[in-house]
Amino acid sequence: MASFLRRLSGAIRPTVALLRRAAPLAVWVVVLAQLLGGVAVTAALMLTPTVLTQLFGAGADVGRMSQAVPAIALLACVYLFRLAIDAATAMARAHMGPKVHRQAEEALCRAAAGVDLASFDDAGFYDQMHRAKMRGVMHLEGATNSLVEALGAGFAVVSASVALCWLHPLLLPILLLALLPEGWAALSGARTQYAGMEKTIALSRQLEMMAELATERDAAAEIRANQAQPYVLAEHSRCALALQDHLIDLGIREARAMALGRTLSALGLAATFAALAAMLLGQWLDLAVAGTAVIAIRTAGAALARLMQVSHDLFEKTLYISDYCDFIALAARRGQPGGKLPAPQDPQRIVLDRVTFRYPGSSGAALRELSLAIEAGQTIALVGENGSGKTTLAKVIAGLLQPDEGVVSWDGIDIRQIDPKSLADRVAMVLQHPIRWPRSAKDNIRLGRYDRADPAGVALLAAAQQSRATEVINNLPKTWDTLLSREFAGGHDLSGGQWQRLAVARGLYRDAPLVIWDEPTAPLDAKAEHAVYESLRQLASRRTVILITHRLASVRNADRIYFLERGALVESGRHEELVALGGRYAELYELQSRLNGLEQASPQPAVQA
Ligand SMILES: Nc1ncnc2c1ncn2[C@@H]1O[C@H](COP(=O)(O)OP(=O)(O)OP(=O)(O)O)[C@@H](O)[C@H]1O
Repeated sequence: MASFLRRLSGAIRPTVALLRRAAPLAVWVVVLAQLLGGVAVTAALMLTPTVLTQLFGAGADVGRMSQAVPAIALLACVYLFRLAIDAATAMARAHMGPKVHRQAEEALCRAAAGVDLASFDDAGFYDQMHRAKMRGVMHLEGATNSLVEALGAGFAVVSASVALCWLHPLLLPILLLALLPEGWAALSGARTQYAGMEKTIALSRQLEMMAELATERDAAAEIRANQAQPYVLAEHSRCALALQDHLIDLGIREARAMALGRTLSALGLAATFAALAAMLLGQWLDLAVAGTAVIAIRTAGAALARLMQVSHDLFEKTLYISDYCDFIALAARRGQPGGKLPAPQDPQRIVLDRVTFRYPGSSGAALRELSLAIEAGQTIALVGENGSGKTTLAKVIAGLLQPDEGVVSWDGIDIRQIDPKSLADRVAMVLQHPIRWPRSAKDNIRLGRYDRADPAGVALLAAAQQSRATEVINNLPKTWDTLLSREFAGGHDLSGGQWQRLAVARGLYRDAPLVIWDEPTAPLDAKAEHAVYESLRQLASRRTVILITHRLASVRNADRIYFLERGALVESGRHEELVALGGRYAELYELQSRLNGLEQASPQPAVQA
């Protein structure tokens, strides 16, 4: 019971805090309205014996009945007042849900946007964020409705109790006799749900994952190509059956508790009526008061049942709400680390000194004791086999990931002392799997630096031309304004290579002193690849460029090539030096040359130093 109440208050407190922030006026209106509604219930019950006595006192008498008119009119006013209060509550409630939803979602997005990149590689963190997003927000909104209901029901119970006390003090224990079994039954039902909740959530999540696979666009092609539909359907059905059986079991146990509670409640009610009859016979009560007491007991009983029902609903939401709150607190602790110093405007020298990095939860290091120096204006190439650490290294250089050991410094300043926002401002990254923004083609490029002043769109056009994205855009139904998402009406999708051209244009539009290109041309055709390297060549004359690629022919002119193996730097130098060294780079270059016939055929465009 204590843990039930603790959990309940754990859900109520954050919901109330959010409500007060999101819709303070509506909260006051609801509280006041429910309070006045309670007063109206008490007043109506207090007036009832007078009305009953005057109407049915001792046979029908027109004169005495007309005496009852003022009391009846007053009673009617109380009911009208109650109607007005209900209308005010409904209007205030109409504000609460959507406002709470918006605030909760905004807080979640703000929290997620503020956490460091490494947290997204932490499965536990990611999972928690997903739960908070999928269910926390929805249940917070639902909890506001439950709270309003609970408040109204609570006031109704108290009002009926006050009226009963006023009618006769002995009626209050009689009321308890009628209500306690019903309350016990509802609590025991909630406890049953609580006991099974962890399992319900685990099974629901598995089921959701399978349902997503079956219905999401991203997975649709591969599932069909691999003829994996029977597997997906069988897994979905397995999860659904397990959840169904579990819910049936819970429902049956809850129904048993409810049946017992209802039986006890009926016995309580019988005892109540017996007690009332005894009081009547003993002339402790007159008939009108006894009749009113029956109405009050039924009113309180119905309100208590409602209170128990909404407490039960609230309780079901507690796990999700505490998940949400835990995530917001965790995200606040995982803010992007960094100091307050501004990053150098145009960094002249970036140095890594014995840097080691491990992904959260990974036993092995992705980068091991790695040291290198990059001078302004240089073009650096990071090469190596899959998983050797190239992307990780680029992210560490850019300050997106913080090393576990060693130091990364920009112009002699440890980047841990630099404001992360200012650091990010100096970097443009075109990643292997760029975001496919479900926005217009124009926004897809402008999002490289959305606050860049470019009113006439000159820089926008230049970036699109350099990356040959204009060829893609000009063929779209609404050119620059075409919505690039098939998931919305009127939207249009692009091929992988076309998306990549937009990503390259986005990187060019960002126009930062340090440019990181992570396999920017992998899905591009030869012409587009040539265009990208052309623009890279132009950029390289004014920028520091870090290029990650598997096509060694593209890096022959780089100022320095770093060859990575299992997170360690094994070779470095210019292309000719590495070929002469006859090591891992030379071996890979030789292999690629033979495969592609590079030495004989016309050479691929290469980045100029
Ligand atoms: N998010 C992650 N969580 C845990 N380990 C990761 C994560 N990302 C990468 N790794 C691991 O870190 C190592 C380096 O990965 P990284 O992506 O830096 O390699 P890469 O050289 O860029 O590979 P590729 O050429 O395939 O793009 C790999 O062993 C990889 O499995």
